[in-house]
Amino acid sequence: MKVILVPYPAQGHVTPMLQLAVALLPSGFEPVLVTLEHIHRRIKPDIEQMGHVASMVKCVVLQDGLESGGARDFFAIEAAMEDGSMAVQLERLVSKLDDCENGEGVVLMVVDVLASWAMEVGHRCGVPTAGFWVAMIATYQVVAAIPDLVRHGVISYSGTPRHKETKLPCLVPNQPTLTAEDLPWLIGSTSCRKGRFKFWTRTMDRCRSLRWLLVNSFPEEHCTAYNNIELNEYVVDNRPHVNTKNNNDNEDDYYPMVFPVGPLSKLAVAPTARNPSFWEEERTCLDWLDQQDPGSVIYVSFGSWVSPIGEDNMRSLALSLEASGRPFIWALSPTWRDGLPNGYIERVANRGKVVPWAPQLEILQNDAVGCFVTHCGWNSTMEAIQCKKRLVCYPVAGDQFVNCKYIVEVWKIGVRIDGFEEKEIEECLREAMEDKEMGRRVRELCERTMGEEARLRLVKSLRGFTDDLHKIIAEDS
Ligand SMILES: O=c1ccn([C@@H]2O[C@H](COP(=O)(O)OP(=O)(O)O[C@H]3O[C@H](CO)[C@@H](O)[C@H](O)[C@H]3O)[C@@H](O)[C@H]2O)c(=O)[nH]1
Repeated sequence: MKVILVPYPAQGHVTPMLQLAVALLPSGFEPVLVTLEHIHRRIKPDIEQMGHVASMVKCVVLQDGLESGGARDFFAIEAAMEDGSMAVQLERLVSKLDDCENGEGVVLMVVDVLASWAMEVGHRCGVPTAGFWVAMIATYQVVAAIPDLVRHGVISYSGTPRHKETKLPCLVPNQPTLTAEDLPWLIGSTSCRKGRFKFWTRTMDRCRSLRWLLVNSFPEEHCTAYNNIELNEYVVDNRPHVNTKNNNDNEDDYYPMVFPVGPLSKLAVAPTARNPSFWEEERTCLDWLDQQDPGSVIYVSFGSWVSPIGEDNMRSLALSLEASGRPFIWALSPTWRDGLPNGYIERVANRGKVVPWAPQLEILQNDAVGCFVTHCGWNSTMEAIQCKKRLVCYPVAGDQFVNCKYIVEVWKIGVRIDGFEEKEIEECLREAMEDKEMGRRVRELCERTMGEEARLRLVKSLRGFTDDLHKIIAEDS
């Protein structure tokens, strides 16, 4: 039973898709992970190092037609995905795998929601297709509510908020207050925002044809404690919450069925496994970290794929970290260093390590780390919870604003900063590193979302999905 998995070509998407591939192995599936050539080259050695289990995931390469080594920003990737040539290659792959003499051929395609072009290939080839959402269920609900947001006048037909302060309708139970400013397509210039909104509208149109949506999150994301939810529940009620409901109530409007299967790092390989990395990790900082006092080090990272925070912010953050007198590791790609004071890296070298790309998971697992200054990307958020680290949040783009609201207002495991001036940074660092209650809450959240009971629930959720898939396959044959 071959399963083709198509991730969106970014670090924060390929990692969870590989974990999903591994999680499908015990159910008898033969996963085939489809990546682009430049990504394949970078992650192959890491996958090989992950040992026997990961080596059972077959990797196949597609060409995106973009210049080798050229820039691949959001719109370049979108153009490449939509121009049809990757679709042709994927269709060929499906027929090739179907023609194999052994097994049942391709029984399932799992497509990252952001790579929705591949859903159409699945449908054309007659292969059952599931969507994969790598972030919070809450953020999926925000983009899925686009037609309602337009209908209620919250945003224009091109996605522009009518008033920034307008509160979004309550889309999931116990939702923190979200405003039109938190919408994930509001990045960059007006034309960029419109372009991204168009992308999301097309993506969500395609998602309406899905029967299943696997989500790399936990079912009780909106809860503050265990007892608020039915623990046996593994399919999330995907019906829109009261005030966005359509008048013409139709069961089909409620598809896809949502299966929370996250955090996938708990289902896949070993909990200590490294992530497949797009860039070479600077591992010497791990030895340095081992020599630091418990809870003393600040780890700073704004993820792999986000707009730079700006030169002024960069300078303020650098000076504030230096002034804090605390040890730190700052993962900062050389292409994002504009704004760093001259000679800064050498000046702070004894106490601060600025590295191009960090072994993030291993850093967070180290007891020396006292808090994590983050952009609130979903993978970083879950890794912080997994490693019981408190957060200082500076959301920059996309889903990060919604994630931040949950971190700060619902789970209360972090604080938000609006800027990087010395006083603000110092206060927030102190709060995050010293607030014992916050520490207790993150430990509890870790247990609730990643403990043994949670792991069993994930297994059950994944089985709920595969059982339904088998039913569909049986009906079809
Ligand atoms: O020096 C570094 C920096 C990051 N990471 C890893 O890279 C991943 C980063 O993922 P994430 O925190 O989700 O950030 P982005 O890469 O920026 O992810 C994009 O994709 C995510 C999933 O859709 C969104 O939640 C984010 O907002 C979006 O920016 C994590 O696994 C990190 O461990 C490293 O290993 N080393």
